[in-house]
Parts: sequence; structure tokens; C-alpha cells
Amino acid sequence: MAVARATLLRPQSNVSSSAPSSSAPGLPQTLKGRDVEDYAMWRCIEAHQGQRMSVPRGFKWSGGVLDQAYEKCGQVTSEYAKTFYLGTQLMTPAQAKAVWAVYVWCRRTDELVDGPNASKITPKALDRWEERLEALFDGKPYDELDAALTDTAAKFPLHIQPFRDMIEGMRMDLVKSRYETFDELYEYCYRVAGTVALMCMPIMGIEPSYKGQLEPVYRAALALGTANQLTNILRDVGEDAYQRNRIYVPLDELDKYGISEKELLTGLHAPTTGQMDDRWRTFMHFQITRARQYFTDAESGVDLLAPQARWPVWSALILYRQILDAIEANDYDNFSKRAYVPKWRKMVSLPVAYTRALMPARRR
Ligand SMILES: CC(C)=CCC/C(C)=C/CC/C(C)=C/CC/C(C)=C/[C@@H]1[C@@H](COP(=O)(O)OP(=O)(O)O)[C@]1(C)CC/C=C(\C)CC/C=C(\C)CCC=C(C)C
Ligand SMILES: [Mn+2]
Repeated sequence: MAVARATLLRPQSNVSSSAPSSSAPGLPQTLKGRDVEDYAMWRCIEAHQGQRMSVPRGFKWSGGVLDQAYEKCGQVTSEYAKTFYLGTQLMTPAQAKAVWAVYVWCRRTDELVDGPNASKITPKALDRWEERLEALFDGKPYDELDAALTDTAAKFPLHIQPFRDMIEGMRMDLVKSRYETFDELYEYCYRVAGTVALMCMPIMGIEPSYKGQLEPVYRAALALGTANQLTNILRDVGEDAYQRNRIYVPLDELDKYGISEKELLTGLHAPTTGQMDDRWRTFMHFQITRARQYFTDAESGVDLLAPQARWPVWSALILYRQILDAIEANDYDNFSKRAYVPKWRKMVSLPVAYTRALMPARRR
């Protein structure tokens, strides 16, 4: 069994063959936990290393519509994610447009389960969204925003698997509102955020002088996705519990700290003082320490990225990590306060990120 699993997950030997192998039929659905991430990571590394485009180069879509489509993607990115958008300004125009196209596809996917029409979304709607994904990777986009991603897949060696995995993550949100263990939560984090890292890596590229394996760089990228999602989850504990009856923090860990599901759903302020309950403080301290470790694991990979990608990635890392500091500064009260990074702090962090991007660790 172990041998079979390793063969399925590791790279297949004909890495540089020209035909894109977008899937091994039947396999991904049977995978669980960290194997889901490993399977997609190896498929992405194969495509990246072999520079295999999923769509034949020279994809065309009626007249100048593609230019307009990319422009729209840029507008949406700058409206919803100012820092990501700013980060793309140092990239080549082709890279920036590709990141916008990926961003818009991710945002639209998230909106299906979290947007204004979310209550009407059925598993069928997600099936339809997945059919559209398969079609756009097959060179047959449904609308102009899909066409921007098709064009991106003709220009950069993207693999379809992380896109499929993200849709499955959104399916999880339709049917699952509790996570028993950290392993279960880890799979969710990969599906909704680690996937973003796998989608972006072949666009951002690798430092040209780096001659080592891609695996450590991809592992670091995945760590950043996980760190970001764990941070999101810790920031939104109260909102998720009160407004959506959702608990993402692992139930077995709550139990270990003597906290019941019911207490979490009503908020963990001490009845006498109104301050945060001590059990919650220690629990949160543990959660924050683990999330910080994922940020630290991500750091080693940033210097191995192509120079123009380092600043946006350092910015994302430094800014997101500060949300954890903000939760601590709120005395771990993520029930009645929303942790955020004030604008002035963001402004200070951007040049810090820029300096780190210019000075890789070996020169610091
Ligand atoms: C070596 C190394 C460190 C490489 C870096 C690789 C890399 C580019 C990693 C990116 C990591 C990253 C930014 C992950 C995004 C995580 C995230 C914000 C996921 C969001 C899910 C959260 O869902 P939830 O419903 O809990 O939260 P909301 O209340 O809805 O916020 C998502 C919403 C899923 C959809 C993701 C997006 C819309 C963001 C996609 C972002 C990009 C494509 C741009 C990334 C670009 C840069 C420059 C980092
Ligand atoms: Mn969301």
C-alpha cells in the first residue's frame, strides 16, 4: 500500500514529455489529507519543470476581447485586493495579467459559497463551475474572464489540479461546519489557500541562479497558503461562530483545553470580569504559535523566487503575519473585536518587504 501511494504521488519519469497530463483518472478523488496536497504539488512541479502549457500556445479569443478581459481582471484585483495588486506592479506585464486572471477566478470561486447568493448555491452549481474550469483548460472558455485564464494557461505552465482542489474546498464549506482534528483542517487550508500558492508559482518563477530541486520552494509556498488561512480562521472565530455556526478550529484541540463547542458558540468572555477566559487565551496562544511556524517555514522559499516576485510575497507574508500580532494585542478577543493591520503599519511594512526582497538571506 505504502509503495503504491508513493508511486502515485511522486513525479512520473517522463517529466518533459510535451503532452499535458492534466489528471490521472480516478485517483485524486480517492486521496485524503496531506496526500491531496502532495498529489497536486507534484503535478504542478512536473508542469513547471517541463514548462508544459495546459493550453496550446497561441490561444486566440475573438478580436481584442482578451485585452479587455485582462483589464477587467486588473480592476477587480485592485478593488478587492489592493496589496496584491500593488505587488503585481513590479512584475512583467504578462506576469501581472496572469496573477490578476488567477485572482479573479479564485474570487469568483469563493463568491459562490461566500457571496451574496451563497444561500442558493447547491453542489450542482459547483459541478457546473468545475465543468467550466475543465472547458477553459481545454481551450474553450465560457466567458471573457474565463478566457483570460485560458490565455494565462497558454502562456504559463499552470496545472489544473489546484483549481479543481479549490472547488472541492468550497464543496467542503457547503457540507462541513466542524473539523475534528488538525489533519482535517489542514486539508481544508490546502484546498482553499495552499492551492493559490500552487497556481501562482509557475507564474512567479524561480531565481535563475537556483539549481536545486523545486520541492523545497513549493513546500514553502504551500506553507504560506496554510499560514494565511490559519490566520484568517483565527481572526474570524467569532464571526464564523455567531453568523454562520461554523467552527474551523479543531474540536479535539478545544477539548484538550477544556473548552466546549457550546462555549465557543456563545463567546468566551469570563462571566465576572468580561475579559477573555484564561482557557481561551492559552488555547489561542497555541494556535497562534502554530500559525507563526508556517510563516517561518514559508520564509526560506521567498529568496528562491524570481526577483520580481519576492516583494509581493514578502509583503503578503509580513502583512498577514501581523494579523496574529493584532489578535494578541486584542487580548485574544476574536469574538467582539476584529484584528486588523492599520494603514500606517501597512505603509511601513511595504518598504520593509522591499528591503528583504532586495537582500536575500545569504546576503543579510
Ligand atoms: C515560496 C513562496 C513563499 C511562494 C509564495 C507563493 C504564493 C503566491 C502564495 C500565495 C498565498 C496566498 C496569498 C494565499 C491566499 C489565501 C487566501 C486569502 C485564501 C482565501 C480563502 C479564504 O476564504 P475565507 O472564506 O475563509 O475568507 P474570506 O472571508 O472570504 O476572505 C480565499 C478567499 C480563497 C480565494 C483566494 C483569493 C481570492 C486570493 C487569491 C490571491 C491571488 C491569486 C494573488 C496572490 C498573489 C500574491 C502577490 C501573493
Ligand atoms: Mn470566503
